[in-house]
Amino acid sequence: MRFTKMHGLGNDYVYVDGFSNTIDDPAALAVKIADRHFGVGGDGLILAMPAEDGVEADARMRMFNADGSESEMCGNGIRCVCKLVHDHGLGPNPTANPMRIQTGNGVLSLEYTLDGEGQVETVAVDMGAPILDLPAIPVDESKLDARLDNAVFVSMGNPHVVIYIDDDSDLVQPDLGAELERHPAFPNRINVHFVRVKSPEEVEVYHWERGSGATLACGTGACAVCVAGVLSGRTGRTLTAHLPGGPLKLHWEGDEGSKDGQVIMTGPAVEVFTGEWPDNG
Ligand SMILES: N[C@@H](CCC[C@H](N)C(=O)O)C(=O)O
Repeated sequence: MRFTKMHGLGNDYVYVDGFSNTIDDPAALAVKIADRHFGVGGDGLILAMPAEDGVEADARMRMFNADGSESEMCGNGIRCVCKLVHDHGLGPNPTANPMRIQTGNGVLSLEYTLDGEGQVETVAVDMGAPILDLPAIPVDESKLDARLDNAVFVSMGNPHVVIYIDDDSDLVQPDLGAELERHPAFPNRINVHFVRVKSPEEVEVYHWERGSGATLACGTGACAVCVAGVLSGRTGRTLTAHLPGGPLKLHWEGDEGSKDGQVIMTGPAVEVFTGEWPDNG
């Protein structure tokens, strides 16, 4: 089975063409193939495949974290799926621009620019409107404790908690990230983001992702950080998030006070290499 290793700002996944390969047990394959010592190595596995029957889209993305858990969405991943579909000519409509990709958070629209060789370079994704209703994220309010007093909860189809580091304590907090990922207030676990505000337009972020641990970038997480910044009055609707792997551009559409606009995320998609895995499972 051929695979393509790709990344968005260092958030790296093994991508498989699900238009021509059938993967019996993608969760088990994710655990094996994402292993950085015994596999290809990555933050997980992403399949680019045909949209489900009756869904109008050019492709569908399914994403699996390194521990095999499936997530509804992946911001860096969907930019790379767009590049994979376009550059490798997958599916019925590989040059569609905008391209529509089915995800666990509905069909999203992506617009891309090409480099000098005609390959996808930068992708702007309409990530949809954030979900802020606690039970829908889901967050069990009755189980929150003092550690989460100033946290902001946002779903971009997948669940996020944003924690602001307003003093000079460390931004890089893997132990707390791992603990909060499995906190009882989060029935589906959660992605954790530690944020330091640099200015109303710029933040620095450290991510602890559900199912993959520390990553160099989290696109849905950066969208949640943009939304949380507006809700908490710390940052504006247009934001550059400096992630460990590089900067990502975010914009939450809407007038002041509006909470139902779309979040637009713009960033790079990069192919690193292709290879062959011995089997499909
Ligand atoms: N890195 C991703 C998010 C991947 C899924 C996440 N770990 C989850 O379980 O929800 C991104 O770029 O959004």
